[in-house]
Amino acid sequence: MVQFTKGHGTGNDFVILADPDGELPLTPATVAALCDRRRGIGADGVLRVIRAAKHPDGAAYAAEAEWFMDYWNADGSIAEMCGNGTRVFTRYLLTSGLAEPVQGGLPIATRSGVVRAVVGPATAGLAVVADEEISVDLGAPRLYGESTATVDGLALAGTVVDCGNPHLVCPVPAGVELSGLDLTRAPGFDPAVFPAGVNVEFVAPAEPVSGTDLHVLMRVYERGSGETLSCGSGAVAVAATALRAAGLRAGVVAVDVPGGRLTISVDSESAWLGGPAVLVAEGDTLR
Ligand SMILES: N[C@@H](CCC[C@H](N)C(=O)O)C(=O)O
Repeated sequence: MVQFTKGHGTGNDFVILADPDGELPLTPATVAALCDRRRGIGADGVLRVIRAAKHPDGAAYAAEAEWFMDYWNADGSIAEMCGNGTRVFTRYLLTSGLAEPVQGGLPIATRSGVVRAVVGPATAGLAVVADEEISVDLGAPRLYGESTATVDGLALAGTVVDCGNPHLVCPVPAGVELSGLDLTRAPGFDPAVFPAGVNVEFVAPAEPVSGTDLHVLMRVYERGSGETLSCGSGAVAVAATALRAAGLRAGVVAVDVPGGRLTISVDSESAWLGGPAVLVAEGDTLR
């Protein structure tokens, strides 16, 4: 029997397992069973809450961050980063009393380094604001060359972006409906560019939203989880790509995903990802 909490950020949902001292024998098969939407609890991934010092991938960060987000995709694979995961992880730490808000941002260790989380919207920067939103600075995304994804028999050119984990951001050409793309199957990609797989974002322009510089629509096919309602690191990759296409070095981008709206504030050093992060249930597995 294992105690769990269920939470989500704009519909990107997670089973959260508190395992402060690393005593849970978590395996790919256990994670896949927990995430199964018919035979398990159902989720896009698992967030194990473990002290950084107690996990081999977190120990190097233990002096900087007490807690390590041990993130697993729904298929049992692990990933370096999960933007929405860090926001929901932070909500869990604050709600459970394992951590308190820290001026300058609560440090969270991930496989891609330490990120900082604040309560409040992305545009509040480092201010600690009482708010439903949680924002995390994932650091400036790195944009590389171009590559191609194939979906529905279409080859779509995209930008390669590293947000700690790999992304390919593909604008949808005029005449192709974003909502019409078949994402029930994995898009094709170039394994020479993405030897460890890739998260593929599909993007279309949207009407301006007040308080932001740009507004786009996004759907995503996530490595290890399939199509999800939201992907935070993907939204950061999309925001950075959209700003560059608009000739801007910094700005605020609203990214609408099927599960809601994420707001990303990007400059040369940071990318604050903001949006709702909520816990919805607690329980025990029966085995
Ligand atoms: N949904 C996440 C990303 C989760 C990891 C991804 N599937 C990968 O394998 O890199 C997010 O919010 O960033």
